[in-house]
Amino acid sequence: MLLSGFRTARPAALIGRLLWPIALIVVAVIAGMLLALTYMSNSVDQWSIAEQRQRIVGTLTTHKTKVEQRLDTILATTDLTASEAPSAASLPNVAGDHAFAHAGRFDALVIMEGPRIVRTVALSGTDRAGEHGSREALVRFFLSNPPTPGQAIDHFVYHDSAVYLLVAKDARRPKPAAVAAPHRTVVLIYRYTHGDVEEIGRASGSAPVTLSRQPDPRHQILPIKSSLGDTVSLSWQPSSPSEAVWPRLVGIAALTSIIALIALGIVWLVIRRLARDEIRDQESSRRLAGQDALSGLPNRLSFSMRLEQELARGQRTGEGLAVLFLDIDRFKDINDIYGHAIGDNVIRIVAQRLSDLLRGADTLARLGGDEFAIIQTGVSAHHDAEALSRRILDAMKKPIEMGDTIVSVGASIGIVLSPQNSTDRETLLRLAETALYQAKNGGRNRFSFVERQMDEALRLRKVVEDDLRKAIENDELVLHYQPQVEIDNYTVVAVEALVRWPHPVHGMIAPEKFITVAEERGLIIALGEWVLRRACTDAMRWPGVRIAINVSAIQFRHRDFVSDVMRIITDCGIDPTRVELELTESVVVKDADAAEEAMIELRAHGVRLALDDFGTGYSSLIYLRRFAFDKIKIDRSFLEAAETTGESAILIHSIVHLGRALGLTVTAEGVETHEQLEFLRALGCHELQGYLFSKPVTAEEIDVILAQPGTLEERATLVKKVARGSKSAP
Ligand SMILES: Nc1nc2c(ncn2[C@@H]2O[C@@H]3COP(=O)(O)O[C@H]4[C@@H](O)[C@H](n5cnc6c(=O)[nH]c(N)nc65)O[C@@H]4COP(=O)(O)O[C@H]3[C@H]2O)c(=O)[nH]1
Repeated sequence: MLLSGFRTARPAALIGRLLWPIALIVVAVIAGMLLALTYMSNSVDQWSIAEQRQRIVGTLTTHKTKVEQRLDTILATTDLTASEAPSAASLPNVAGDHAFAHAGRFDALVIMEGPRIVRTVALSGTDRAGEHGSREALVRFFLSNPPTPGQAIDHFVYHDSAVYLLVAKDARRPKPAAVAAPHRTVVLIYRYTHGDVEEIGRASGSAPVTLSRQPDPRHQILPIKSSLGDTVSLSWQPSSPSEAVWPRLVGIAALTSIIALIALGIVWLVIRRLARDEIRDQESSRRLAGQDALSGLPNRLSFSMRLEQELARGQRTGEGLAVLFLDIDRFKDINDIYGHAIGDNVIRIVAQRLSDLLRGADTLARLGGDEFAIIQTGVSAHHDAEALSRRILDAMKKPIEMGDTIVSVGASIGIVLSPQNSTDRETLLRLAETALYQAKNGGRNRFSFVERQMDEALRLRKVVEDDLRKAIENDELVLHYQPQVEIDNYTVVAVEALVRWPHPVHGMIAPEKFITVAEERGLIIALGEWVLRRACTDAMRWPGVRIAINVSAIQFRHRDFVSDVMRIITDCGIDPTRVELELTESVVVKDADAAEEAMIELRAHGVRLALDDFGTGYSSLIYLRRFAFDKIKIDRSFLEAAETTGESAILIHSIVHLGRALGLTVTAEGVETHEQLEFLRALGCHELQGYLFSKPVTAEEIDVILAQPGTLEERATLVKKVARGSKSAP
């Protein structure tokens, strides 16, 4: 079997597919960077805090060292034995260093001997209330915690909102060994106020440092020794460099992400476009190569070429072939219900099933949509094609499973044989399509061999489908009229308007060939209006004669039907009682209530109603009784059959009597012979219509007929003569 396929790489499509992973990687990298930055900024903050702490501790230590040095200087320069204590001013602060220019001051210098104060050498002169007390308390503290003899001590003490630095030194002077000097210790009390502490903080490059017993928990703290039992801390607000950096970082990260995503989006769009172009290129190269992209089967073009080859081969070898056109039944429903992806899969699976059934020399092609075509070679008689068609229908019956979805399909097959039906490729293809159409119309899931008449009917139908709308719009239709005569004296009491279509190419087309198409294509309303208007206009020339107009069921059921009819009647100025609408039973069957309402309304306006083709449909007595008809028309098929079957004669008899019993006018259609006429007269039929009097003729010919007076026989003869001479036979 001919079934070829090829694969080509699609770089843009591949890149397109890689784009998502790339986008994910970019997002992951950005997220990773943000995490790393978070971690780093935390570390930087920690480091900065540790650094600050170290600086503050370092600053305090440096300051303390200076205080100690100062004490050394004092010890070296002050006469500790002098009776007069130096003033506080003579004990300069730890100045000389810009950073500590204002920090702290000496409060007291006390010389101790063991646990006993020997003498206060110097005292700060500017004691304010309370400060002295503090100092005294410190001194007392110092007395109760005397330094170990010979050992220098120092520590911070917190007392009354100030931190005191106590520095103790051994104050013994070197003396000759013989002279025993008592062991003395000099204690220097150095005081830092809050302001001093803040300044130390600033000096160490940190935010202001404060002294407090209950520091803010968000602050960093440095507990200081509190020998008096208090708990106090130096606290400061940690500076976190990340706080300044973060908003910028976040801004930069957000901007970078947006730019990256926009760039990716642009790349994606470009790639998608490229991929589309590639797919289009590939599809067009496939088409050029004769392959259907979805199924991988040959396409219509290569199928035609293949058929041409096979036909040529058949001419040489005398071997026959069959062309099968196959269409998946209700494929549109599958697409609508399950979506196009499932629809595509169904096509692929059907293609596979079909190819499994064919032989190597056969050809399977997809013509498009759900249409497949097969060239079956080596076909000697139509049963070969029939056998294959049965196998195909069997294969199609098997449900198609796709994951959770199970789809059932069927197929219709149209078959045409060569050389039996034709040896011409185009003709074979057209006939196969016709046969397929027939199979589908015949109820689907079946196969059908082509018949000639079928082809012609279909061609005509196509013509109608293509041209009817234009014909109505361009006023190309014409009306012929067929007289209805009274049975007693052949007076023409009515004419029935019958539409025709003189097609410029296909000649006169009878209404039966296009009325159904007009109904299917939604053109019947326009067509009906055209007929009604033209008929009423023409009828104005024939006073006293009713105009009978056929109304299709669809037209009658149209919402505005009654108002449209009345509008046209009014426009034409015709008396409504001269207008007779011929309805078939199908009008009243579907929606009896609505039909009844419309009929009552029409009758209220004086319009007459006739029940056409009586006897061919439901012929229900109920309809006759319920609906207000003025007339019943016996279908001409009864008269045709009456001569051969007694049954039809009995039926005509019954209809005429029924009509008369209900007080309706009874008209017989299709009266062609004098025998029929006499038969109907004997039954008591009221009116007649048929070729015996006239075929449907043009309006001008009706003018002539109506102008002829005459006896019963003359009229019949004359009418017949006129009709024979007419060129407008149906
Ligand atoms: N063999 C034979 N035939 C006779 C004889 N007397 C009349 N006929 C034919 O019988 C048909 C009568 O019209 P119908 O039953 O309403 O059947 C009409 C009607 O149902 C439909 N039709 C015609 N014009 C219109 C129209 O304007 N609107 C609609 N909706 N239907 C129309 O098309 C049908 C066929 O119309 P026509 O082809 O004009 O065929 C006409 C007429 O030419 C006779 O003695 N012998």
